Amino acid sequence: KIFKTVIQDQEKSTADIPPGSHGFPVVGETLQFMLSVNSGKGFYEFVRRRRIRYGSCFRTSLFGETHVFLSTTESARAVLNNESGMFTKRYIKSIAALVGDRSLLCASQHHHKILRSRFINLFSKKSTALMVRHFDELVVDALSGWEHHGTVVLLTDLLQITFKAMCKMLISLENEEELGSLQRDVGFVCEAMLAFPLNLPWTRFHKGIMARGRVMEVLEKIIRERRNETNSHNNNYREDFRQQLLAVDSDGSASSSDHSTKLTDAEIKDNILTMIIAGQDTTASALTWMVKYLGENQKVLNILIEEQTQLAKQASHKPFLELDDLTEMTYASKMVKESLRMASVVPWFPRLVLQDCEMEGYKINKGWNINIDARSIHLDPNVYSEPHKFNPSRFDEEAKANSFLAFGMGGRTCLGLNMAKAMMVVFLHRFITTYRWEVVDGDPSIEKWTLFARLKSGYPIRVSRRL
Ligand code: HEM
Repeated sequence: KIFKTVIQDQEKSTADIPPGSHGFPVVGETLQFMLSVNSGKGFYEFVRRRRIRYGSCFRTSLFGETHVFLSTTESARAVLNNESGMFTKRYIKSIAALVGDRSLLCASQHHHKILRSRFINLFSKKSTALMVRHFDELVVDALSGWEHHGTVVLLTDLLQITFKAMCKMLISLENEEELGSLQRDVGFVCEAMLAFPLNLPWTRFHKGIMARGRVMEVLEKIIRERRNETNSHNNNYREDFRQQLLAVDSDGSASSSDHSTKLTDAEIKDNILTMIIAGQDTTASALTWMVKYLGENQKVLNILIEEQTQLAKQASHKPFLELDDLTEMTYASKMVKESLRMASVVPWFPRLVLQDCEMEGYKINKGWNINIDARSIHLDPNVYSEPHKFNPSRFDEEAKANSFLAFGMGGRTCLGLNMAKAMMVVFLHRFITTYRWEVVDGDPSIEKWTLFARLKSGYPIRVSRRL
């Protein structure tokens, strides 16, 4: 049995604790983790090496706390679906300080439930359809100049496109100058997420905290302005997330009198920042990996070109793609799924153990951190045949249960998954039907200090128009 509650069964576990090393006193293996973060192989290398040495369940000590890593589909189901209620989400301290303790990512279990029930409506089919339209416009605009650029650093441009998309969707911010400074600050916040949480003037963490302060000021101003507009009825009604959040909070509607669901400004601000981070970096990184895999797999590219040029002809009378157009892009959708499996941009999902239990035959103590190692599951030959082969057609059939974890699973599943998949298909369509490309620097090194796996080179390419 993969998972066993111990306290509930009124028995003491006689199982061993998971194999692994606690490293040095106090710091544990934090230094080795930091060396990995700082290496060209990325911080997942720390986990990969231990997975090979100890197997599918091992323990380590990071930032003064015990962490257990698990990499089977059964443990993913038990922990992420959390039917036992014995696990809650928890990020390392630096992340909570940077996104804010009212963020969906860091809120307590009870608080998270309230927040999620409020935010889930914002990710309706209507919002996704609106996003497809806006995102397509942004992509068409950005791509229109690429052939004059000489070299395009793909990741840099994609980060800009996805940042604009998030800001348009969340707060209707389109002013280039304001977007530029906000993007820089959000970048500092992201860079500080894996830093040691030491708030001294010269530290990376301090730089992130200062940037968070500036982002909060901008969001505060934006919320105030919108509230004034709404109160003076002088609003050209804009249907962004902020409007929907404020509408419930200030217009005296049903939920406004319900204090358990009313959002405070602090909750709105923390979660707008959270969604910018959750949506920008992940999507841009995933898109960059997708183009890399595509460039390395000519056969896949040929099938895709055939599908997409056909659809481009059908949609040529419309200026922009619509959500319905994407449903016909079946091979492109599998391509997106396969890219997400191979890239595993969010490599593992952290949870806190609330009660002693046994997992995979090992004793797990209350208070330990447990991490579901999605990347290892995605690359497990017992789960996916020939896992290192890029093969979108493997998704002709349904993946094995609990094996596709790119967006997580259970009560903390990615809220933006449909939007993210739609954005990836839209980009794929425009990119493939507009350009051929050659890679300028294929260095596979991973960027340091990033929370989501991304290529250090930014994947520079040179493009030419496909006639
Ligand atoms: C390719 C792009 C994306 C990937 C790979 C991705 C992946 C993930 C994963 C794995 C989680 C769950 C982590 C866990 O269980 O610990 C998550 C959560 C989340 N994602 Fe995404 N995401 C992407 C895009 C987006 C977008 C576009 C948005 C929306 C704007 C978004 C918003 C969120 C939010 C709000 C959460 C927290 C949900 C909660 O805790 O209840 N994500 N994402």
